Amino acid sequence: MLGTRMLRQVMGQMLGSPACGCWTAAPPLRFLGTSPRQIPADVNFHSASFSGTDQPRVLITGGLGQLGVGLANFLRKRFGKDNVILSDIRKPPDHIFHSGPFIYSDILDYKNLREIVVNNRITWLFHYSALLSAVGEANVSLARAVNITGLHNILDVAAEHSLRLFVPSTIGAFGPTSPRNPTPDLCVQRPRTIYGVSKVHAELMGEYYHYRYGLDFRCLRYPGIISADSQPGGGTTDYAVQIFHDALKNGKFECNLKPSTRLPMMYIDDCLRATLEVMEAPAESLSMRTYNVNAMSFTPEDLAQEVLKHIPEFQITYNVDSVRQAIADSWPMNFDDSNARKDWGWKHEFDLPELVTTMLNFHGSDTRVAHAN
Ligand SMILES: NC(=O)c1ccc[n+]([C@@H]2O[C@H](COP(=O)([O-])OP(=O)(O)OC[C@H]3O[C@@H](n4cnc5c(N)ncnc54)[C@H](O)[C@@H]3O)[C@@H](O)[C@H]2O)c1
Ligand SMILES: C[C@@H](O)[C@H](N)C(=O)O
Repeated sequence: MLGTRMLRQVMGQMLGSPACGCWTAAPPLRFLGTSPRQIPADVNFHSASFSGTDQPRVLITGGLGQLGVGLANFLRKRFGKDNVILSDIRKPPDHIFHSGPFIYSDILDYKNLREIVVNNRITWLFHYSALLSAVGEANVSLARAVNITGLHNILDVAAEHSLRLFVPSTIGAFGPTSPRNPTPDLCVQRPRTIYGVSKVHAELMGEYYHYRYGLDFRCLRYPGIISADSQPGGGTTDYAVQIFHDALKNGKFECNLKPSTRLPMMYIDDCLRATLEVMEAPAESLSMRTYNVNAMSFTPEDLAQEVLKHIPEFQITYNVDSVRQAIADSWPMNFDDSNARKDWGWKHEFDLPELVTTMLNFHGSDTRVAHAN
């Protein structure tokens, strides 16, 4: 009986008075009775929200991966070096450590996260920590911890401190029963990887926190991202990064996907610009909180043809990795990002020819420097 009464009380707090049938937005942690972070109901929640005139104070988690350093450089140009803190659990190389603020942050440690947010007066959080698709399948329990438990910590700290929160999702949030050509924003999402499952969970939890507690959650489903200045991090689309390193170094590349595997892709500059644009978009322009964004779609065969235009002696061979191939075969081939284009004016700049020229120029200058030394 007591249990039922308590449950009714809690549900009453959550859902507002049954008489008015209204849905009250309450601070999130007050009633998370089973949370390790039990916060008294009368606690004063911080109001560190970003006012239009200030620069945001930014934290990037998982910042030493493929995308985080580029994001930090990009945001520092906009908001100032000291307003953007890069964090990770790995030790940064010297040039990154000296390029701007860096701190240790383990997203599985809630107290550590909260300390960082409070001490640095963080107002915007870009949550990049994750295990990607292929490494996730090789270590499901770690992927579950980092991608799901870690996300819960991020959502709670963001809600508790009124942060604007960006979480990237992925083409991997779709599965074999989703429409693949093209894949719209709203359709069946039944991914078959722990990575995909964790990203669908992130989309749904972020949207739930938004509608339930007013968390300013923003999410883009990235395609495979191709960046010149970082090493691939265990993803299925990584062949499209590695090919440039190998083409210039050895004149040949062994691809782990079949020649006809079509996947949506984007150059890093477009990805970073999309990320900032959605974060800066006025709330009223966002008809959704999770958007597909896209630039191009190609197969390994298409990419090799384009590389051949620059390096006529280039050779590609295929040695298919069955795990990665099964993942790729369940993902979108083309991504419908018309809602992003309509709502907040998304427009990509790099198609396949510009992508290949840019990547080869970048690595080519590196390779030439290395050969000269
Ligand atoms: N790279 C892509 O093509 C792509 C495409 C779609 C979505 N995304 C998403 O963008 C984000 C960044 O991707 P990426 O390619 O840079 O990934 P990455 O694998 O290269 O980097 C992830 C980082 O997370 C860190 N990390 C792992 N466990 C952690 C923990 N407990 N606490 C803090 N950090 C931890 C790792 O040290 C690593 O530096 C991810 O969320 C990913 O899902 C990436
Ligand atoms: C697409 C994406 O999320 C990542 N690059 C992966 O392949 O896992």
